[in-house]
Amino acid sequence: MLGAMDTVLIEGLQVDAIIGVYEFEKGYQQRLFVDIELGCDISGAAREDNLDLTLNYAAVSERLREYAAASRFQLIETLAERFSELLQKEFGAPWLRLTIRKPGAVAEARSVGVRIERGARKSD
Ligand SMILES: Nc1nc2c(c(=O)[nH]1)N=C([C@H](O)[C@@H](O)CO)CN2
Repeated sequence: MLGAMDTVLIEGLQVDAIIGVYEFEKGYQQRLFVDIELGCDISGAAREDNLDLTLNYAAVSERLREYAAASRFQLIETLAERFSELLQKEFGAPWLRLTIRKPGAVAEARSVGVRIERGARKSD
């Protein structure tokens, strides 16, 4: 099969960041949960059984946690967009869907968040 678009997944990744609109949110880190789907043709990696030929979800997770820990934004929209740019530039993801949840932000909701989709999913 040529140009398949498979998905590498990360679900419920915990990242800590200073994030929020209100003054009281600017003095401490809050925990966010991130789900990511990364478009990737995994067939070469599977054929060769070689991690270098796919997206390394451990490396992606570590990089996003590191980026979030050093960040300081008001909106989770901004963090989502920055994550997306990082994933495209540093990991070459041609397509991604990313969800950030901020549990506890609305007491009456289990969690609130944003979801973005960027890039193009190749059709085979
Ligand atoms: N769409 C958004 N709405 C809100 C955000 C946000 O980042 N995106 N942030 C806040 C506050 O920081 C809130 O989380 C504090 O409880 C409110 N609405």
